[in-house]
Amino acid sequence: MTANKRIALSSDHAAIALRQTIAEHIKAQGWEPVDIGPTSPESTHYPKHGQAAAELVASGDCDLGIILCGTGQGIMMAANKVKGIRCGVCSDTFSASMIRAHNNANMLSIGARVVGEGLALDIVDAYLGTEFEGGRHATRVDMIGE
Ligand SMILES: O=C(CO)[C@H](O)[C@H](O)COP(=O)(O)O
Repeated sequence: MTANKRIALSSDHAAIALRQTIAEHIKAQGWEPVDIGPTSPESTHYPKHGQAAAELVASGDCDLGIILCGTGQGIMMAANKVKGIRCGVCSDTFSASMIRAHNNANMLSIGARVVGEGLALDIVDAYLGTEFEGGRHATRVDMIGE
């Protein structure tokens, strides 16, 4: 059951259209997108958008987060600077599933200049549709936080 789970969404200028498509896509599935923008196509700086979304997740205001930039890399690096955030960049559905199942990633990053819309939505579905397996993986995830 996915209803009422709040998903923080943010991006830089390179990924506005894809971010908005993802917001509509997950809303139709019963998730609650918390899209903090930006909406202007003007050039902007991905670190502040990654940080803002990560703080929503780290504070517990949102359950998970999805962030995007051109490659997904820079905004992921910024998000991972926030304590408690585990964010991975994914360009394939296997990785998107595994960062939840094994790494308990609370944020997903996607490169809008790397993957097309169809694959991006499949990646989102794989990520949101997978649960953390716990067990031996919990020991390792705990080590990341130490
Ligand atoms: O992918 C990114 C960071 O990892 C950015 O989206 C990219 O660097 C922005 O480039 P430009 O200012 O040339 O649009």
